Amino acid sequence: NSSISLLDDTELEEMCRNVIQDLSAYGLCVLDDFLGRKKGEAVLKEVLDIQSQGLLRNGQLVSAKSNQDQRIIRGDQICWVDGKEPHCPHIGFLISQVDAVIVRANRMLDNDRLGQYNINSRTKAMVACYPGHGSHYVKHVDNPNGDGRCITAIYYLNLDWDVQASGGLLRIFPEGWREDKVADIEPLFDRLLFFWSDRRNPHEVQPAYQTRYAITLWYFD
Ligand SMILES: O=C(O)CNC(=O)c1n[nH]c2ccccc2c1=O
Ligand SMILES: [Fe+2]
Repeated sequence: NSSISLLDDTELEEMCRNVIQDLSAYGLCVLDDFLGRKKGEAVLKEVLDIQSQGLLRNGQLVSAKSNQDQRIIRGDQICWVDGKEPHCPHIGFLISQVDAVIVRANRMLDNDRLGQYNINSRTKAMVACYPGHGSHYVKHVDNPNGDGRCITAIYYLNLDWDVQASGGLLRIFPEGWREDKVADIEPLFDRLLFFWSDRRNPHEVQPAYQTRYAITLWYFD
């Protein structure tokens, strides 16, 4: 295929086993150093170029302070990329690598299904930027009403991100975990996160105080 895969077959097999085990056990899976620094930085550069060209649609208005404090807090700013555009070949490479993991994991399971799913398609890639100044995303479920999306895959692009200073934590409240247990995911550079998109995984993006970038793919069964 067009992109030279980073992973050889054994590594891919090993990674997929990890994804399947974690998704089955916890409903989520974190893979760090997914593309490696060089490729990760190339993806980040393409996202920064997209942003500097004003291609990110302004996020929903979260809160506009009235009267003297005119500060407006906007949520996520997004745009959709299919990965074949000439100006973002590395986002295209990222997509092909995530696809390779999902396709392989889907095939590896004995009954040829990931969990009870048979994944066969996905959305385009959603490039998202939280502009800082407290921008956040309220607690929600990605697919609450069975729209077909079964796995959310989020690739983070934030170099040297420090949650203590910059916030932006993704907090997942996995169904079935003890009330006081949550999954806190830091949006670290070159980190790939998978989680079931349905009601098993309510989650929120806590207020971010630096610009926070991510690329999301949703897989359908
Ligand atoms: O960035 C994260 O860590 C998690 N992000 C989310 O859960 C998330 N979920 N659903 C969306 C729908 C439209 C636009 C942005 C989003 C979005 O950032
Ligand atoms: Fe979400």
